[in-house]
Amino acid sequence: MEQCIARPATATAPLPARPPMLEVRGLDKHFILHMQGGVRIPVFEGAGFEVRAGECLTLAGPSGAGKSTLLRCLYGNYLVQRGSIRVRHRGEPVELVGAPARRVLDVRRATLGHVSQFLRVIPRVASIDLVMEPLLARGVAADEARARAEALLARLNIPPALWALAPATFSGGEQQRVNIARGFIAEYPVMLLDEPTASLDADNRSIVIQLIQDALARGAAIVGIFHDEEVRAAVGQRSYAVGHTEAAA
Ligand SMILES: Nc1ncnc2c1ncn2[C@@H]1O[C@H](COP(=O)(O)OP(=O)(O)OP(=O)(O)O)[C@@H](O)[C@H]1O
Repeated sequence: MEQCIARPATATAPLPARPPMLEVRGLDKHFILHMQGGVRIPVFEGAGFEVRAGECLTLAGPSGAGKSTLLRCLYGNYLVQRGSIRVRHRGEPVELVGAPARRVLDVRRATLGHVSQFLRVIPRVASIDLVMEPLLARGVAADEARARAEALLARLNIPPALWALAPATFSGGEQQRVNIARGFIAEYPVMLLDEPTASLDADNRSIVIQLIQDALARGAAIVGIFHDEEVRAAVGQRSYAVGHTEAAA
């Protein structure tokens, strides 16, 4: 008869696996330039990876490899030809490829944030309003949203005199920091960061590194492009080579 030895449940019980917050499978992307004789530009084929809560995956590859294009596909700005992008949204995996716009917007409002390389400046909209907007869209009271936006702009060294101004006349680094404040204020569970420190000096770069580390500590899953080696080393845990089919360790 088989002998059964009882062991305390806590000694070797495996930890429950954390489900991926973002799961990408078999993604193909090419552009067709219809206005230029239908030229086809292949970007990547079979892209796939997973990112879990508290993890930061960095995208690697030479200039033109398709890193920004991949982030834009993940955010739903670009369509893909094939593949699957699943985001864990309100506790359930949601397929974004082929999803109706209403669903994509709901995922963006609650779950998926994107810090693009450049701020999309809207004429006459004050910086503080741009930063508050993601919280207001979620139904946070205006007073609370304003207080959080002010705290974040102050942390990012944007002088209070600039808060009421539209950022069209701001320096590149100031615009980037307003963009970062807007991207971080809503504490999205999944964040896509496209060179968030590209125009920043060393002090502000350190502040952004700290913001990213805080986001990871609260459990955000992050996919980022960081050309700066120091930033990559400070926040990245794994890297994925765009254009190849397997994640590099
Ligand atoms: N909207 C677009 N229409 C047509 N081609 C595009 C478009 N966006 C990007 N591309 C092309 O896709 C390829 C990948 O561009 P992408 O900007 O994603 O590269 P990258 O890896 O982010 O580069 P970098 O490191 O220089 O920012 C390039 O050949 C680019 O010309």
